[in-house]
Formats: sequence, structure tokens, C-alpha cells
Amino acid sequence: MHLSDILRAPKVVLHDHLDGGLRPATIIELARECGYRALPSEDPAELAVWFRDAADSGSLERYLETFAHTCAVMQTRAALERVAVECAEDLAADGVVYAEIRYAPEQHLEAGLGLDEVVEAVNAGFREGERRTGGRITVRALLTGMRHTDRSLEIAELTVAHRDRGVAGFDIAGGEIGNPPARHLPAFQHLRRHNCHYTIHAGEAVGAESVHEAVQVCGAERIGHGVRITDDITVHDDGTATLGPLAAYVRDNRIALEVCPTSNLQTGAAKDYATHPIDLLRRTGFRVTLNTDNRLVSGTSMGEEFAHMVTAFGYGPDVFEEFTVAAAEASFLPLPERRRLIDEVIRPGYAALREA
Ligand SMILES: O=c1[nH]cnc2c1ncn2[C@@H]1O[C@H](CO)[C@@H](O)[C@H]1O
Ligand SMILES: [Zn+2]
Repeated sequence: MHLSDILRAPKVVLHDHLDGGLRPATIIELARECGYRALPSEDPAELAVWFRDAADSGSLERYLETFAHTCAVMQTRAALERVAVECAEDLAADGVVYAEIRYAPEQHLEAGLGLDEVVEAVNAGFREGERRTGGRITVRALLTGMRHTDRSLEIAELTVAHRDRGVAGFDIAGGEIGNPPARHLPAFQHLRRHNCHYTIHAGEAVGAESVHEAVQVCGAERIGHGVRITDDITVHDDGTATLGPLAAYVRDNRIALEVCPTSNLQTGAAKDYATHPIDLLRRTGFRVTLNTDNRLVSGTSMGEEFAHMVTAFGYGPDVFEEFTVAAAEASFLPLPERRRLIDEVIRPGYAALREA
């Protein structure tokens, strides 16, 4: 598959953090405006390299430390709105037709904004970004509760309050070790009571037991990363695989895995692209989606993730169409909108690619 085809292919991203995807030049400008002086570089190209290198640490905790610099400059209504506009523009330029973008509202209160104001600012930015791209992209927000703090119930309530007004669901993120998802059970119960969607980061830094807790105790509809579910899969010498009970449950219930290969290499969740479990998971029938996680911090884009998969596994349009349809199906949009996305945008887009 050629680079131009990869760029043109319609894409759906379900796992992309707003505060992990800023333009380096924007960070520098916003830092000047708000008087933040701790940036590691004032040169956009250097700053981009700094993020990718600092995040390439082999540890999720150190990967997450880099977000201090992005969150520091995302504390005003204007800054949040600008970052959201640019996020939508950058994704649209990368061929993304639908995106669920997550962020933790509690991390944007330092300059006096309230939780509702944060959500309204980001939503306004997404609407403006959709408008500027001529409607080529649709963006929905997911509100993230941080697993090491105790505000998840409040963020779940915020999700319910803003549902159907730009917010499609909820997520739990942050350091996984020592912060199991069941700590946030009241948040999940609140969401269930109100029939709201949620996904949980699990199986990234901790093994299959974390995925088990996210699915069976917390009721996650999708799993962020989830790649360590391979702990429950035995691969035989002839390439066939046997699934343990948890892996079979996740596969059989079509619980989507939001796989983010480049991020996994940086945090040590996977060794390299060629041996990344995404291919095993796809071949064994999981509902696999391909994602960026953090475009700035991981130095990636959807196009780049596609390109890495072409090199590692020789994927062509058929596999990318499968990932993209899977992502649309697993999205938190109402079913008629998912169908419209698949039938009117994704299928025709891939058909046009094949004809070209
Ligand atoms: O891959 C990840 N695993 C866990 N937490 C993450 C990951 N990427 C980003 N964040 C965390 O989510 C917050 C809200 O967007 C970010 O500030 C970061 O701390
Ligand atoms: Zn993530």
C-alpha cells in the first residue's frame, strides 16, 4: 500500500488523548501567553523530539510525566478551544472521518475554570474544527477520570450531564500499577444507572488480571490497549493459538480493543512492531481497532500507525477497512450514525481506493 493511499484511506480513531496531541508550536505560543517557563525547548522541532524521546522510556509512569507540560498550557477557555480546533483539523488532514477524543477535565482547573466550563470550551473547539474542515470529520469527547485521584464519580456525573451534547462516554486513565479499575466502581455504577458508555485503560502496564477486572468487575464496553490479554493466549509452534477463558470471553462478546502500537513500544507494553500482538489478536478474531493514543507524545499519526502495520505485517486496504469498520461499530455513536458512517463514508472510501 502506497503512502498516498494510506493518507486517503478513511480512518476512525477511538483512542486519542487531547492533551497528548498538541502541535509543538502551539505549546510554545500558549506557554508564552500564560507565562509557563518550564518547557524543555522553545523550538517546535526540538520540542517534538523531546516529547517522543522522553516518552520512549519503557515505563508508563515516565511516559505520563511528559503530560505535565501540555496540561500546564491548557488552563484557559481560549487555550482549550484552540487545542481542540487544531486537534480536529490535524486529524481531518490525516484522513480521520470520526474521532473520539479523551481528556481529563480535572487536569484543567488550575487557572480557575470549573469542570463544566472545561467541557464547554473543548466542545466549542471541536464544533469549530468540524466547521473549518467542511464537515469532513465528526468529533466526540470522552471524559477521563484519573485512576490515581478520587474524582472519578464527579467526572462520571459530568459525563452524564453532557451526554448527547458532544460527550459520547467516559474513560479511566493514568498509571495502572497500584490503581486497579475497581477503585472507581461508584463511577461505573453511576454511568450504568444512566445508560452511558465507557471504556477503561487496562492490560497496558498490568497483565490479563487488569483486563479481567475492567471487563468482569467494572463492565467496560471497550478496553484501552488491552494487549496484555495475550497472557491468556497460548501460541503453538504451528502458529495456531488457544484462547483461555478471559480471552475467549472478550473476543466472543466483541469487546473492542483500542490498540495503540507505537505507544506500546514506548511504555514497554510491546517489544517491537514486528512482534506486536495486534496481528495475533486480529487473526484470532478479536474486535481490533488501530489508534494513536498520543500523537505528540508518541510522535505518531493514524497514517503513521497504518504505515508501521504495512511494514510489519504487509497489511493492505482489506485489513485497514476491517479495523476502520470495527472502530465505527465499537464507537459510542448511536447505531444509525455508526451505520451511516460505515455505509456512506468508510465502505465507499475503501472501494474508491481499490479502484484507483
Ligand atoms: O496510554 C495511556 N495510559 C494511561 N494513561 C494515559 C495514556 N495516555 C495518556 N494518559 C493519561 O490520560 C490523561 C488524560 O488524557 C493524560 O493527561 C495522561 O496522564
Ligand atoms: Zn491512552
